Amino acid sequence: MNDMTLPEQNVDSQDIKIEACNVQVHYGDTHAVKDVSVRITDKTVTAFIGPSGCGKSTFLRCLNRMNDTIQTCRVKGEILLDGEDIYDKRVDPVQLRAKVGMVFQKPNPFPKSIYDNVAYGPRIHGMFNSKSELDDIVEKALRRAAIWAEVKDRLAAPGTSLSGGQQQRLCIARAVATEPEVLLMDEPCSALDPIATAQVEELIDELRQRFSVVIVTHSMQQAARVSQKTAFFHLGQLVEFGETGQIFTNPEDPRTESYITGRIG
Ligand SMILES: Nc1ncnc2c1ncn2[C@@H]1O[C@H](COP(=O)(O)OP(=O)(O)OP(=O)(O)O)[C@@H](O)[C@H]1O
Repeated sequence: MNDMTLPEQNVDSQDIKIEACNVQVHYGDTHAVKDVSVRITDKTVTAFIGPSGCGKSTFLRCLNRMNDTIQTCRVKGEILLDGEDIYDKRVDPVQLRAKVGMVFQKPNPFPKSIYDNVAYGPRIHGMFNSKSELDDIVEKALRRAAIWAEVKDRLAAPGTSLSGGQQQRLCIARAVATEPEVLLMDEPCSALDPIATAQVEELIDELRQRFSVVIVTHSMQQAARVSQKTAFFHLGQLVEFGETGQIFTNPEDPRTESYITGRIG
């Protein structure tokens, strides 16, 4: 196992899964995330909302070190997963991303079969001992992503042969196949029609029974429907963070109120 594995007793049962402290992100001279501190709880859907360019996606990508792949990007501050610094030199980003999975805005299945898309992570991480165990993992992930019934008779077909909504659920299956503890979703429904959106939202609600979900969304209706906690970002700052109901009905900061009432953004 990797360095990130912690003994059970170290896990705070008050369920703080991720703790970010004073996170700053720069792309060259652009200061995209300014001193953001937040606690993400386990088995909760947390929505990141805010006007375009306010740093939501950048901050989301810090949570599984996806920004490592952007050359100009510098991340400062501390991000702890179960109390462990994910930016510690000993942490392997590939192992980290198995624990903190990600689903992107545009469905991005690999140019492989439906089966191989889902089997990809378990293969990299050696999560099975036999073909039948791998078959079980693939089936379980596809069931969890609510797409098994639609693909079970065509597992050898290319992932790209599915509809957009199906591809997004396939990508969710791929992300959950490695048994992540946190799932990051960056506008996962923006390329989907209302029916596929409803399916993915239903799925998000089911997924949070098992782990923590963090979703960036431009849709305040979606944030209100799927999340229990909401973080409002503005100009790189985290302006307000709290219970979703409170943020939408009784925000404390005038900037949050302006955004949710449509005056900024
Ligand atoms: N790869 C990059 N290189 C340089 N600057 C970037 C990069 N990605 C984002 N930025 C800049 O960082 C700031 C925050 O962008 P980010 O994409 O995080 O915002 P966002 O709130 O997710 O926006 P949107 O809602 O439009 O997706 C913006 O000023 C953006 O131009």
